[in-house]
Amino acid sequence: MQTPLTIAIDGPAASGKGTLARRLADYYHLPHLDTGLTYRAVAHMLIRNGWPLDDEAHAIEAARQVDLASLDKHALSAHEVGEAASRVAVIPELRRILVEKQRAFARNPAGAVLDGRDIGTVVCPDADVKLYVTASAEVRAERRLRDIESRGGRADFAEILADIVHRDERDMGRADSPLKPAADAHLLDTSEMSIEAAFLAAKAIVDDALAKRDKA
Ligand SMILES: Nc1ncnc2c1ncn2[C@@H]1O[C@H](COP(=O)(O)OP(=O)(O)O)[C@@H](O)[C@H]1O
Ligand SMILES: Nc1ccn([C@@H]2O[C@H](COP(=O)(O)OP(=O)(O)O)[C@@H](O)[C@H]2O)c(=O)n1
Repeated sequence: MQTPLTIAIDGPAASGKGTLARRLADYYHLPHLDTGLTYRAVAHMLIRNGWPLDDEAHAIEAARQVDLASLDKHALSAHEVGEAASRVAVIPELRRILVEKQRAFARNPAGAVLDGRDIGTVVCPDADVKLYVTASAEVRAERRLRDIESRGGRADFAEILADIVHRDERDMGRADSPLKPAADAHLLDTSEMSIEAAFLAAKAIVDDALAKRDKA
């Protein structure tokens, strides 16, 4: 049987980690989990039921109900849901429940690609390859704006930029599992890279790690 390959990808909002994770999963024939969707699903459930985002009991109940097989990317993709997700993501018990589900996904015999904020540090600390994907806040805001416009929505660049900066502060500043690169993560700044260039840079890092592993 083939040795499993686990790739952990972390980074701030709209850095391109999801796009990269999907490309790598495709290339190495691995299943992919966008863990942000699990936090978004909880936020979405709270919003839909009219419960406040700091209602810990309902948030924890919602986390228990999250089913990885039925995460609806389209319904969860709204910018506001991402913002709400980062507010519920500070609740430690909720994180514990979601991390358990994410780890179960990562135990796939062939390996997996997971992207999020704490994959290399908490969810898969033993991943074969860890990537920390960044880009300047301005570039990320521009990408998110184009995302929204491509779905027929309208948004203001300055507002999106302010949201992104604020979300970075919340995600990097929280007590439980803050966003930060794992000590052994490879940093990839995609500010001036096309999607293809980012993929090729990441693939080179993964292939190098695989070659070293095969030699060991
Ligand atoms: N290197 C890149 N250059 C230009 N656009 C990119 C790049 N990487 C991703 N994008 C685009 O930016 C947007 C956000 O990317 P996404 O992968 O969803 O980010 P994240 O998962 O980090 O929030 C998407 O529209 C995607 O197509
Ligand atoms: N592994 C993860 C993934 C997401 N999250 C939280 O969920 C929010 C939404 O994550 P996301 O990955 O869908 O957001 P984008 O980067 O796509 O905007 C983040 O801002 C984090 O607060 C987390 O805490 N841990």
